[in-house]
Formats: sequence, structure tokens, C-alpha cells
Amino acid sequence: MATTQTHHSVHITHKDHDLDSLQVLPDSYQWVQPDLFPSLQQHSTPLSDTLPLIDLSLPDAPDLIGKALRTWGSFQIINHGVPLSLIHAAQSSAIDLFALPTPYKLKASRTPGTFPGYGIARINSFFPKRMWSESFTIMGSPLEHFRHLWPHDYSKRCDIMAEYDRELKSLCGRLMWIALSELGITREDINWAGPNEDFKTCNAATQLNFYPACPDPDRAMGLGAHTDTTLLTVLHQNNTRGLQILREGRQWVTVEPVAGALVVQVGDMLQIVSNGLYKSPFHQAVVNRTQKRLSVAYLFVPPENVEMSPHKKLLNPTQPPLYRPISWTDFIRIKSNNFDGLSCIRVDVKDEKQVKVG
Ligand SMILES: C=C1C[C@]23C[C@@]1(O)CC[C@H]2[C@@]12CCC[C@@](C)(C(=O)O1)[C@H]2[C@@H]3C(=O)O
Ligand SMILES: O=C(O)CCC(=O)C(=O)O
Ligand SMILES: [Fe+2]
Repeated sequence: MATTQTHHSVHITHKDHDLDSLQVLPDSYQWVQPDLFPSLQQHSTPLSDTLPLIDLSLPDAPDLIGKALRTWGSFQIINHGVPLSLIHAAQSSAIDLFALPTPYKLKASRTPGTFPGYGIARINSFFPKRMWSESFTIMGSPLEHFRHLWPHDYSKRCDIMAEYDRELKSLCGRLMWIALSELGITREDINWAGPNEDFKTCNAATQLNFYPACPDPDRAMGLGAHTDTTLLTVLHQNNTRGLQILREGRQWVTVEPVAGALVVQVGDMLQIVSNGLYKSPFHQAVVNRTQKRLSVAYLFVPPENVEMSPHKKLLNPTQPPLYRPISWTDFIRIKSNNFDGLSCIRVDVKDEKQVKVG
């Protein structure tokens, strides 16, 4: 595993494989698991845990969420208020998109240096082998791309994605206040939640991930282990298993698909704000021999140029800040060249003494 960007371009070209048509796993896709997690091999006793499933409509939800965030950095929620019909409509547009012939999809390719559009995940560039997946990223309106993909039928699909963005943004605002309140941080303590204190000033991307059925799933990887750069990621997976979360740095735990549930994960930015009390979990997506898999990830990020830093309410002489202040714009730039972006902004012991706490 390289720590700086060395490997593949993240743009799909005509020369790339059409994964659906392959009967044998090409060498370029034969995954080599990075030696990132040495303790994975050392422990023989499995942790027989499942990711907490929380009913957001119940009064004990905030308490359970606080606990899940401090232990797993993740949980699943039901009764979250996002209409299931909308989730299914977004998912069905994603299925239609990836089913289009490759030359069509290439018309909506990401252009170098930008995120929106069709291609492979940014993190491909850090790994020596290719991942068994394709993706489409939506930031703002997908109109220009959708017009190429569905010249006669783009408008309704744009409306669905706009509605998905509104609903998920509002859910993320709710979840942000729960996560912060559980740390004792109140509305008076945050000055970047926007005029209505609902985090509507935050930005987001909707990432559609598609994992075709794979002829040799044990030797391939859908999406390699990574942490998200976000504040929060809220993910819907279809009814096919694949998402795995690294538990206590030592065991991959499969997140069981639950109809209508959404998986919530802490991202690096919330790890910074919480001064490491909430940790962004490593996660990966494995693939399947017979079933294709689809996930829709909502990546909720801070306003572009506001500096995020460990919240001062969480700091004291024995708990000094672990990270230096950084904006989303600067941090995503660091992460585009460094796999472990958080280590690049960690305050080391000698600097800690110089940082004023309080
Ligand atoms: C908001 C974002 C998070 C993301 C980078 C991006 O600007 C848009 C794509 C996102 C995504 C989705 C798949 C996994 C991930 C690591 C990647 O390669 O692209 C995340 C990025 C991230 O969290 O850094
Ligand atoms: O497909 C999945 O379950 C994981 C997707 C993911 O990690 C992401 O989009 O960041
Ligand atoms: Fe992710």
C-alpha cells in the first residue's frame, strides 16, 4: 500500500474492461490486501458483533447513537423519515445508469481534476490493483451529465436526485446535532451550522456505486479499505451483502442489509471536530459471484472554506487537540495525494505544547 498517490488514473477510458463481460478475473484485478491492518492476522478469536441497528423514532435513539459513534463510528437506522419510495427511485435510476452501454456512460465521464460524473473511485489511485466497481458522482445538479445519458428522459431523474439531496441533507442535519449533543456541544457552540442552525450551508455529493457480479469474488475487491473524508456518510445498500466495517482495527464485520435501513458512518472531518472521540471507520466493499450490488452513498461535508478543528469544549490540558485546524478544500487536496490524510494534520507531541487549549 502506498501512502502517496502512485497507481491508476481514476478515469475510465475505452481501453478499460467492461466488467460485466468478463468470465475470468484479469491479473490487473487480482486484489492484494494492503498490509495496513497487521492485527487482522494476529487475533484468532472472532468478535461476533453486529453493527447496531437503531430506531431513530424512539426516545433512546440519541443515547444509542452516541454509544455507537464512540465504539463503531457507525450504525444503521430505521424510521429515519426518508421516504422509501424516494430511496427506491434513486436506486432504480442508478441501476438504469450502470446498465447503459459503456460508450454512453463514457459520454458522462469525469473530466480530469473534477469529481462529478462517471468513472472509478478516487482511491483507486492508491492501490496497485484495480477495483471491481464503477461509480457515478453527483455534486449539485447532474443535468449536464444526465442529458447525455438519457436525452429524452433526464428531467424526471434530475428531480429525483434533487429530492434525494434535500431529504438526505435534512437527515444529516438532524444526525449532526445528535452526534454533537452527545459530546455536550450545543447550538451556541457551533458557528458553521448556517442561519437556521440546520447545516444547510454544508455541501454534499451523492455517489452511486455499482459492483457487477464477479467470476472470482474471493480474489477481487469492489472498493478497497478506506475512510471517508466527510463529516458523515449515509449509505443505502441494495439487498446484497458487501459492505464491511473494520471493528477495533482487527476484524471485518459485514453490515447485513436491512430493508429500508440507512448505514451512517463517521467521516474524517467529524473525527477532527470530535478530537478523535468519534473515529471514521475503515470500510470496504467485497463482491459476489452471482449478484450485482448497488449502493447509494450520501457524502455530507463541511462548508468549503470554514476551518474545522477539534471543538474547544472537548479540550483540556490532558486532552490536547489531536489535529490542526483545516478547511474541507485543503483537506481534500491533502487526501488526493495521501491515503492517510489524518496523519498529515495530526499535531505531534512537540507541537501539542505550543497549541493553546481552551
Ligand atoms: C465528497 C466527496 C467524498 C469523496 C470525494 C468527494 O469529493 C466525492 C467522491 C467521494 C468518494 C466516494 C467513494 C469513496 C471515496 C473515498 C472516493 O474515492 O470518492 C469518497 C471521497 C472521500 O470521502 O474522500
Ligand atoms: O458500497 C458500499 O457499501 C461502500 C461505498 C463506500 O464506501 C463509499 O461510497 O464511500
Ligand atoms: Fe466509503
